[in-house]
Amino acid sequence: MTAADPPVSVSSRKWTNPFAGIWRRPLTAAALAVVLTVTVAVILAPLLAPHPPLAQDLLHARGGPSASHPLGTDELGRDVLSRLLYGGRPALLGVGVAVSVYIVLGMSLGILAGYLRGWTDRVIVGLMDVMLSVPAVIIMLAVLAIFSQSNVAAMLTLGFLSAAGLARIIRSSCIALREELFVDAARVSGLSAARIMARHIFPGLVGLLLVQMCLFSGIALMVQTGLGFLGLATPPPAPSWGGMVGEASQVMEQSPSLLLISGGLIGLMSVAFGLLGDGLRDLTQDRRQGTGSRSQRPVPVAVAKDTAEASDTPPDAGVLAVRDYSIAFATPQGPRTVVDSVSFTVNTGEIFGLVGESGSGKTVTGLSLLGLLAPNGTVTGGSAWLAGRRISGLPERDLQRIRGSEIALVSQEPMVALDPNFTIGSQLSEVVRRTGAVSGGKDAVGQRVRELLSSVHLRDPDDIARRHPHELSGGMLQRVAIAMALAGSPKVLIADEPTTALDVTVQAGILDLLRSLRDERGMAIILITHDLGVVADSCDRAIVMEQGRIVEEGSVEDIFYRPQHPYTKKLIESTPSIARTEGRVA
Ligand SMILES: Nc1ncnc2c1ncn2[C@@H]1O[C@H](COP(=O)(O)OP(=O)(O)OP(=O)(O)O)[C@@H](O)[C@H]1O
Repeated sequence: MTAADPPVSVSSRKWTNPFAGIWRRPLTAAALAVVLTVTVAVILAPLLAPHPPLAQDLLHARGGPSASHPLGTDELGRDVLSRLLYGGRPALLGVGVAVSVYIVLGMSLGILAGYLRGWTDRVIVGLMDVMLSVPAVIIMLAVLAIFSQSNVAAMLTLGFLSAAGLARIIRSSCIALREELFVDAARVSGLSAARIMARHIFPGLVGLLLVQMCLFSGIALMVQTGLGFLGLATPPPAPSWGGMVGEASQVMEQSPSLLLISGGLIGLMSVAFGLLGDGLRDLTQDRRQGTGSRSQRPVPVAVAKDTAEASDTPPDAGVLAVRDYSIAFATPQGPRTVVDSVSFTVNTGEIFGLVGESGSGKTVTGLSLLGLLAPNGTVTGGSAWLAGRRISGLPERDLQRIRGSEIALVSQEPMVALDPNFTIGSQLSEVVRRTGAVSGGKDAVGQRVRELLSSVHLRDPDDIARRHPHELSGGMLQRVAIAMALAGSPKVLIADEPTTALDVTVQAGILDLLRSLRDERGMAIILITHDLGVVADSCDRAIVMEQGRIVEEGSVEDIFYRPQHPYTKKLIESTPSIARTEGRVA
């Protein structure tokens, strides 16, 4: 990525249907079907019920299933199916009321606290603590004592008191979301806090809300039917699922099927809500890991046979040799080759430029050498060799061993390498210990950390070691990141646009530093850049890449004074400082 890349904006983030791909999960799909079927049937009760729910027929009391009574009759001869259909109305109404309050209140409090922070956060967190400390069942009973047998009042209370739990979950997710680049971009573009919350934060929480909604629906259903069972809501003879369980339990010995039917339906619905919530959570996770719905799933990349079996004879030149190297990404549209049969050799003690415009494949080439391609990327052909050892195709365990100690990376954004929670000293010490560069105790490690900080020309290493990353400037941070990369004394250092995020004078300092490190340590540096000025200034040799292929390779003098490829000439012409200085691009 270059600094020119626009920040990701929410409007450019595709809306993803939380239910997309549900049909690939039979259990989740079945749970959704159960919830929808029962809900629709309950809503259509007046049309579907074969009898009025209160109509008694004592001559046919406790009758078994028949054409006129598909689920039989109860002890007063009332049609069980009709009572189940009508009885679902208070149950689902209660669930709907509780869930609505739970979602609206929990979400609003969570987003306000998580996004606005400060005193709003403190007040809301205090309120949440109070709500969570109140015993919900006792308050519900008190409410029912005031609003006698009011299903709605009881379920409103349940939703209100439970909302604090949801608010906590939403607040945590919101705190993470507000640090995302697209939220920063929205803030910078002057959007109001309300608009950012509604347009940029809320869409990111929909999946989580749906999961919580399903899980809470199951709880609300159990509470509602419990109240019905106790006769505290929906007074008899009006049908309710809980009331039907209560009535059936009194004639359990004579007609066990009555209990089985009413209790079974409540159990089925409650399990369906739980399974639906779990399934939606898994679907959301799959989507995050890029294994979502079939239409979004990347088509896998085929690895050429000769990659796995490529020659075991190391190329005889260079500390790093790359031969016929190809990389492809699996995308929903099919495999996409982004690096195509590139070959180059980097010698000890040289700075080697990998230059080309954005998207030409420079970064993925560098990352693949460290085994750090994104999960959908694969080296599809060729081989890479480091100091005579083949590194392409190495298992992750072996790659971990060479990363940092034989080949290291410095990226454009130094904060990628640094954790804001720890001091520079502790982070460097950890790397020194991990790379095994120092044998000895705390003092030896501390000494090595000071040496590393001095080697990247940072004055007062002790002071720097005590500071946290946010206390350093961009240039200082980049020097610390370079020091970190040097900790294992790698043979090859890959520097990916190391100066792009810095201003011009700081850029010059970092390039000077890389040159002096090369001179002092004799290591090879691969400098990835889109800036021909940087190549002219720092590199010994370079390759020019266009759309994943090498179009030009040679010494820096050859590339600038005798460019062969039209693309190189165009690149030189589009770099004003060089075009002006050289003035003789053919
Ligand atoms: N995970 C990925 N899935 C699909 N395509 C990818 C992925 N990562 C990179 N690419 C594609 O690979 C190509 C090369 O990307 P790369 O990051 O190497 O470009 P670059 O030359 O370093 O440019 P820049 O400096 O802008 O990053 C680009 O077309 C990019 O879209």
